[in-house]
Amino acid sequence: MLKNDSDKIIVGSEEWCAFPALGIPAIKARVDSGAKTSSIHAFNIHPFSRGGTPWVSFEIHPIQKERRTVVRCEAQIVDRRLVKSSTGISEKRYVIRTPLDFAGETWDIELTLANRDSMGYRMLLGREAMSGRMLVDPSESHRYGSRRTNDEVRALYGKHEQKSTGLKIGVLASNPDLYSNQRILEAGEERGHQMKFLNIKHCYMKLDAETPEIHYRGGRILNDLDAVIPRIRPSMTFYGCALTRQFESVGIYPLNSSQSISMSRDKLFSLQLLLSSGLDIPTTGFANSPIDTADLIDMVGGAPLIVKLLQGTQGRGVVLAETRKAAESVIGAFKSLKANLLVQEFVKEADGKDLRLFVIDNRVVASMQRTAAPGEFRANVHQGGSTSVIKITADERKLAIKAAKTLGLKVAGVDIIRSRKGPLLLEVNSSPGLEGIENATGKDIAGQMISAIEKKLGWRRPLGTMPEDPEMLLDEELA
Ligand SMILES: Nc1ncnc2c1ncn2[C@@H]1O[C@H](COP(=O)(O)OP(=O)(O)OP(=O)(O)O)[C@@H](O)[C@H]1O
Ligand SMILES: [Mg+2]
Ligand SMILES: [Mg+2]
Repeated sequence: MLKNDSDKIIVGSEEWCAFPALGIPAIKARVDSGAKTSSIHAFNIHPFSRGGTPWVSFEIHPIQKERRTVVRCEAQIVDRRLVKSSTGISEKRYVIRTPLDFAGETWDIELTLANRDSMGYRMLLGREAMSGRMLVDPSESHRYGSRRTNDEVRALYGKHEQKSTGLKIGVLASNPDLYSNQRILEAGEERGHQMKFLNIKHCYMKLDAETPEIHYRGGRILNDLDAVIPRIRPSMTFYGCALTRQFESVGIYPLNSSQSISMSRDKLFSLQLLLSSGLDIPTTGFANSPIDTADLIDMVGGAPLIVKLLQGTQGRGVVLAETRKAAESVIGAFKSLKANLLVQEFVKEADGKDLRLFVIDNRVVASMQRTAAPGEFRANVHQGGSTSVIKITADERKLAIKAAKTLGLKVAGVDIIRSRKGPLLLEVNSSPGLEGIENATGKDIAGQMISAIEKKLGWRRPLGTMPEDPEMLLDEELA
């Protein structure tokens, strides 16, 4: 029912709202008449069916700048809508309808479930929800419900607080400051798990039939973890895989298995495997001695061709030889350094572009295109390449999923180039970086990695419960 202006509620720029049906007694909303629909910052968003109607379960951190308080909610889905976020990236969001308690009145509003924090506010109150009921006085705030400290708000949640234990998850890596590792730790904590950064170099193990163990610098035994996320840099492959194997042997779930990581790190072996499961790659030649260089070059169709060092990464060690002469001298030079190399047909029509498809649990969760800097054929970001979002074809999707499956990787970064013959597989990475893909697509990839572990271990936060205090664990940080 529409009200006269004199009956309308005057609201400030920030106000406390409550959503009784979602179990949210207090959440601070940014009043934003510039936004049409109201939104709430949610994560672990999973649609499901209840009695034939579409529902969604999700979790929220109702308190600003704190992740200890988590509420799991369920609601019926009323719509899925393309919403453009403040960063300009459009995403499909679920829309729910739920009663809002505000200033002593209750009415139904629509809320979109946003998966990224907008300006630090957990909620935006948009104009649709206010229409006909509210007037905004932007110079004021908290006209209904006084300013509250986080402790006071937490106490409101404390009333129905139950402890539920999150998983204990180790991030097995080398550099805790790396964007990817930071994001994985953050995403796990956000979901109420106890995250530990484990420096590969600080782990050691006891091989024993009865009591196999993994220890950490200082002597702590790591056998009580539920899962580990191996993020092994190429130079640590050997030891990192041995450790991952040890975690497996004591029943700790690795998000990528030791076997799949070592297979994917062996470029030749993985190309052979990928070919044998019917996937297309650029024609590739490999030899151990330089005697038949001329024939090797002919094998891949002559110059121009690509020469790759087997242990290269980030585009270093990938050379384009434009002429036969150049190819002969590059191959000769690499051989004299006793470097393992392969030669490959140059896919010219790829035009300095490649695709990175991020696969988690047999699904492509994000994809981007990388475009080489002018005058460069390597699209690697480390070689000055730039990223953009791209729509992939069904064939490309299938290729990526099959590639990850062939190598047994739960999490994989699959690199593809577009050729005249269709998509060709370049390589499969077992520790794909998150920074480029999260920034290009705005997606919470780290969160999806954590969800894959939750799913595998059958872990689900019970409705209306809270995780244990993850900060407790940070205090006794090991690294
Ligand atoms: N056969 C090819 N034809 C055309 N361009 C290629 C070919 N192989 C590689 N490239 C370009 O060079 C870039 C680097 O090659 P590749 O991914 O094989 O090695 P790398 O990036 O050094 O390895 P890693 O991704 O493991 O770090 C690719 O992203 C692609 O843009
Ligand atoms: Mg690459
Ligand atoms: Mg690689």
